[in-house]
Amino acid sequence: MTATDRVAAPAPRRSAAGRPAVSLRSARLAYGLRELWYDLDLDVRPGEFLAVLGPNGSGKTSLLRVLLGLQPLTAGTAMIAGASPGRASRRIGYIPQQRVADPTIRLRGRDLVGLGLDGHRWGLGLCGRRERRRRVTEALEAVGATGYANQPVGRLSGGEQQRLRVAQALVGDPEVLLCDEPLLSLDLAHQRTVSDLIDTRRREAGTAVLFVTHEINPVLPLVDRVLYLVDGRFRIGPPEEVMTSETLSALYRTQVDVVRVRDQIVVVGAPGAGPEDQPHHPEGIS
Ligand SMILES: Nc1ncnc2c1ncn2[C@@H]1O[C@H](COP(=O)(O)OP(=O)(O)OP(=O)(O)O)[C@@H](O)[C@H]1O
Repeated sequence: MTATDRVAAPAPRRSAAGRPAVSLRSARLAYGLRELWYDLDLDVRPGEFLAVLGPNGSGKTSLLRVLLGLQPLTAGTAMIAGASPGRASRRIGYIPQQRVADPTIRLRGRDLVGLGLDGHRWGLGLCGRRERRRRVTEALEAVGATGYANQPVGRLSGGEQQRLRVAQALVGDPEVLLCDEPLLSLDLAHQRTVSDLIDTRRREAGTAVLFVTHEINPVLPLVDRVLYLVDGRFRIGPPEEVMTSETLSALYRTQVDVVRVRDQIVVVGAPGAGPEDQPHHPEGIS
């Protein structure tokens, strides 16, 4: 089965018909003399799930920052949801890298999710109060957060807060979902809930997903293509092409071994790549 076969054609969004959800041309990003990536050409289709992988500091979060309009490209062009970055914020859902909220924050979980519909830079414009309540309630239910929706965010666990952020990103029905390690601090059951939710969204609504992660295995069945960044170099392609010993050894310029164990990918010897650079045994394998 090819990666293309795996994507059941999502219902095309009217606004997205005929154009990629995200498009980068000859994109280059450098901070001073430090070049993170260059000559990056990438089109992400509506409904596509793109995993963005690479070691610490390879520029994964910076790519999301470019698409959010927070960081200008050094060269080249970027388009997201049919507009320049920063001009399409209402059509973008963003799950930031996890940070635990200040324990003194009094904002309720329900209100945090509501920010995805109004008063937030990456949310949808105003809508009727009843409709707003319905959508927030639905989003809370979808991430299993109904039980703590009225508690102050600062008193919730890291994983509970993270589920609220996922609900906030999805409540505005985004055309593009940018996720920065969204499964971090979630237990296995909630990792599953959140990845299923994102999968359903992109299949049913055609939301394109850019998913920054250090650990591909929890989302491997969903991944259409991988963008793998290492030290200014990158490869783009389906997991079966990118996640190989040959490709990763070329990217890291050192011997990297990739083995498939059952339905998991184990990467050994990739310096700084996070959990996958350590030999580990996927669940249930001893
Ligand atoms: N505004 C900035 N000015 C200068 N350097 C920056 C800036 N933002 C990020 N960097 C540097 O650019 C590099 C890439 O950062 P980025 O956060 O994009 O990496 P990453 O691949 O997401 O890393 P990680 O896996 O650790 O989250 C890092 O070395 C970081 O210190």
